[in-house]
Amino acid sequence: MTRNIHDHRILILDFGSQYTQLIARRVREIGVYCEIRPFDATPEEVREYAPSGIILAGGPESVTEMGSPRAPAGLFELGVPVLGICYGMQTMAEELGGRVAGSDKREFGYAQVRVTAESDLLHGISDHVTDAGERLLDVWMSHGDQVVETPEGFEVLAATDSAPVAAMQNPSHRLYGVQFHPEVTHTLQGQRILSQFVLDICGCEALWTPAEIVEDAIQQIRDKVGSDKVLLGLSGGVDSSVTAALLHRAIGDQLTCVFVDNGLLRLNEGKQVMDMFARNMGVNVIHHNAEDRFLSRLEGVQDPEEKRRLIGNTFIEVFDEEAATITDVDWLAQGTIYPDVVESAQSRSGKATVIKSHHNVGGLPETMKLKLVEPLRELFKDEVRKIGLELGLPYDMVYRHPFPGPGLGVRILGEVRKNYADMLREADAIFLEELHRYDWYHHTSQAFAVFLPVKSVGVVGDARRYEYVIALRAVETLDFMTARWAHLPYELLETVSSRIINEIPGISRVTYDVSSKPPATIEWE
Ligand SMILES: Nc1ncnc2c1ncn2[C@@H]1O[C@H](COP(=O)(O)OP(=O)(O)OP(=O)(O)O)[C@@H](O)[C@H]1O
Ligand SMILES: O=c1[nH]c(=O)c2[nH+]cn([C@@H]3O[C@H](COP(=O)(O)O)[C@@H](O)[C@H]3O)c2[nH]1
Ligand SMILES: NC(=O)CC[C@H](N)C(=O)O
Ligand SMILES: [Mg+2]
Repeated sequence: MTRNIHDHRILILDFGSQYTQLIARRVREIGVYCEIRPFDATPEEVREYAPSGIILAGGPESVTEMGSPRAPAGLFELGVPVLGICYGMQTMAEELGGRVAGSDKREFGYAQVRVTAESDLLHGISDHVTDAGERLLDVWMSHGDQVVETPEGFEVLAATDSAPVAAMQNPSHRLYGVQFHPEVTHTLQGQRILSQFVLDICGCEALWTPAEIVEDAIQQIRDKVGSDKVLLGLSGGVDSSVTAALLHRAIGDQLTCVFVDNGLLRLNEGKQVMDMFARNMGVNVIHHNAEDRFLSRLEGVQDPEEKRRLIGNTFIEVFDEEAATITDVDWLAQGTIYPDVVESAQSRSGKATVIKSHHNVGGLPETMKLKLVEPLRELFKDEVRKIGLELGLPYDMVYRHPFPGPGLGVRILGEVRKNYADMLREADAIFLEELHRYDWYHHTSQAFAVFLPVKSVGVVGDARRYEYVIALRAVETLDFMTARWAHLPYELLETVSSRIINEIPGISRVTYDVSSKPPATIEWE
C-alpha cells in the first residue's frame, strides 16, 4: 500500500493567538502535515478533515467570561488525541468539568516549570535536574487565567510557583494540556514536546519531507489540469520561480510563463530569468518588454499609492493581452502561499488599516475566465524554499530577498524617470554585489538602494559635481512586520559608497538609512 503524505495530519484550531501560525510551522518541521481552522469550525468539518491529532491553540479571551470561544461540540469524544495550549488547555479544563479562574499572579515571559508526574508528553524531557532529583523545564508563559481544578480523570503533570497546573493529562482518553507555549523558541524543549505529541501520542509518521511534497504536488497538478494549458506570471521572485519549476516538472510544455519587463526591475533581471528558465530548464518563457508603456503611464505621477495603482493596472493589462495571444489556455497559475491564505482569512474579520497597498497580479480581470491553480497554497515560505532546492533551483535564487511588485517604482521617490531608474539599477547592483562579496547578503533580510531626486554638491577629481543622492537600506527581520536596520560593517559601506560615486556620474553622495520599522517602513514609499 502506498503511503500518502496527507494520511497523517494534525488539525490546529485557532482561538486568536499570535502564535497559531508558529504552531503550524513547528508541526510541519516535525514532518507532519497540518492545517489551521477557526475555533468555530463545525463538528462535521473536523470529522471530514480526519485528523490524527488536534491542537487547541492559545487566545486572548478568558474562558471565565460568558460567551468566550469553546472547542467544536464533541471534539473531546472523537477518540483523537488533543493537546490544549494555554487558552486551549483552559477551555479543555472548563468544558470537561474542571475549573479556571483569573489570578493576580499573571505570568508573562520566562518561567520555570517543575515536572511532578510521568507522562508520554514530557517523557525524558528536562532542562535541569535539582539535587533532590526534581526535573525543571525553562518555558515561556503568557497568561492571566489558570486551571485551578483539573477535570475528573486528569492528573497534574507540572506546576510553577504561581500556576498549580502548568500541564495536565488524561492518558486513557489521550487528552493533554500545557499552560506554557511549546511553539516559541524561548521554551527550550518546546519542539521536543510537540514532537512527542505528534509522533508518539498521535502516532503520525514524519512523511512531510521536501521530496514527498514535490512528488505529491506533481500528482495533484496532473490530476487537476490534465492535458490543459497553464499560464504563469514569472517574476524571478521566490514564489513564482518555485511555482514555475514545479509546474514544469509536472506538465512540461503545457506551461507558458510570461515575464513582464516593466522597466522597474533590478539590473539584468530579465536576462537572469531567461537564462535560468528558458535556456537551462527549457521552460516556455515569453519575455515581454513593456518598459515604454509603464514609464509613459508614470510620467508626472508623484504619489506613491497612485504609482502602485498605475503599475498594478498596467501589469494586468499587459498580462491580459499576452494571455489572449496564447491559444486555448485554461488555467492561470499563481504563487500564493499558506500565510497569504491564513492572513487574508484573518484580515477579512479584522479592521487593519492600510499603510501601503501590497498589490500583486492576484486581481486579474474576470473576463480572462481562467481557472486557478495554486500549487504552493499549503506551504510556508521556508517549505517553498526547501522544495525549490529539491527541484534543482540554485540556492541564490531560492534564498533571494523579496522584491516588491512595483519594484524600483517605489524606490525612486516621487516622479519616475528612465534616467533615474538606470542610475538606481546600477547603484543597487553595486550594493548587492558587495553584500555578496562581504558575505553579508544572507545575513540581511532585504537590502536595496533608493534614489533621492535631490541634488547635492561634491568634488570629484578637482571638479565640482552637483548631482543626485542614493540612500542604502538594509534590514534584518523575520516577518517584515517589524525590522531593525542592519549593522553593516563600515568597510562594506565605504566600498559601496565609493564605488557608487566613482562609477555613476549622476550620483554625488551616498547615505545609509538607520531607521527601524516601526516607525519607518522598509521601503521609502
Ligand atoms: N515582472 C513580472 N512579470 C510577471 N509576473 C510578475 C512580475 N512581477 C510579479 N509578477 C507576478 O505577481 C506575483 C506576486 O509577486 P510577488 O513579488 O509577491 O511574488 P514573487 O515575485 O513570486 O516572490 P517574492 O515575494 O520572493 O518576490 C508573482 O508570483 C508573479 O506571478
Ligand atoms: O508586492 C509588494 N507590493 C508593494 O506594493 C509593496 N510595498 C512594500 N512591499 C514589501 O513588503 C515588505 C514590507 O514593506 P514596508 O515595510 O515598506 O511596508 C517589504 O518586503 C517590501 O519590499 C511590497 N510588496
Ligand atoms: N496566551 C493565552 O492563550 C492566554 C489565555 C488567556 N487569555 C489567559 O490570559 O490566561
Ligand atoms: Mg516579487
